[in-house]
Amino acid sequence: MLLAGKRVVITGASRGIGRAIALGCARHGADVMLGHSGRSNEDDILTLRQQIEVLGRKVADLAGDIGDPDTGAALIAGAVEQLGGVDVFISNAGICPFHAFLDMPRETYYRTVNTNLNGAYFAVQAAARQMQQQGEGGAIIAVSSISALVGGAMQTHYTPTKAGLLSLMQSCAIALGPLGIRCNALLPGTIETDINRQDLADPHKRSYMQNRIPLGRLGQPEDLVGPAVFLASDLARYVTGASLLVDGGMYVNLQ
Ligand SMILES: NC(=O)C1=CN([C@@H]2O[C@H](COP(=O)(O)OP(=O)(O)OC[C@H]3O[C@@H](n4cnc5c(N)ncnc54)[C@H](O)[C@@H]3O)[C@@H](O)[C@H]2O)C=CC1
Ligand SMILES: C[C@H](O)[C@@H]1OC(=O)[C@H](O)[C@@H]1O
Repeated sequence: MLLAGKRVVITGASRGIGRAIALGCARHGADVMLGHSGRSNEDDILTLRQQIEVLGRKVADLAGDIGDPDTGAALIAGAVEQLGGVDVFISNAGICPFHAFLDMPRETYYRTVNTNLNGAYFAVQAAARQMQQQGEGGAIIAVSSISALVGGAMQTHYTPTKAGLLSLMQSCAIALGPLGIRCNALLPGTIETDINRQDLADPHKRSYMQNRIPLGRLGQPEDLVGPAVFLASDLARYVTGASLLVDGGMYVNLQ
């Protein structure tokens, strides 16, 4: 039980990586506030709530578009009201609508940046303000990506947001270190979720991605649980400004 007594707030908790991490945190003893888009995911959230309640943990949820700069503050306020405070904030919500560069619609570009980076910025700020008020430090984790370090022809709008999140955690580590608030980035590789279901449905793309991974398989959302729980826990008490690749070795596989 690495997170006993901790109150965790996570965005994008309805499915994929966020859902796995939320459940993993609860299994490690945390109470959890689930942020979600509210867009027809009520059943997913209800099931997740039940899975967490069965573990004997407190759980709450709040719907809201993370691209709205007030959503993060609302989530944090909800956690204070229903869980009694915030010890860990995990910025996970994100989108990656694959599209070529030369004809990138402005709407797609702005929506991606707004969801992945701007929303995360204000949510991290709201979490940090609450942690400052509590006066006991805390842990903030941004789900960035291997794409913070490398490019993608169909991800020119997306990769800058992931590099931005990595940079945000580095700067926040400096800004918030004196308050005992640790800030770290998780960099998943290719994890099978809804975000890339269509992309990986192409058998050539799928086997290309798979063949790049030394550990020999695509990632699963559960592969992120250990790294997230570690960074959230006191085991990582001297870890801040760090980034942790969780990619089966894909990044270092040049030849
Ligand atoms: N699946 C992958 O290969 C990788 C994913 N990531 C990142 O992991 C994070 C989670 O993605 P996945 O679980 O893979 O995808 P997913 O599509 O399964 O989950 C995304 C989550 O974000 C939520 N979300 C999306 N837009 C939102 C909005 N405007 N407001 C509130 N919530 C919103 C969705 O409702 C969902 O819960 C994302 O930030 C993604 O960029 C990073 C590297 C690799
Ligand atoms: C959505 C992509 O498949 C996924 O997201 C990332 O951040 C990585 O670049 C993966 O390719």
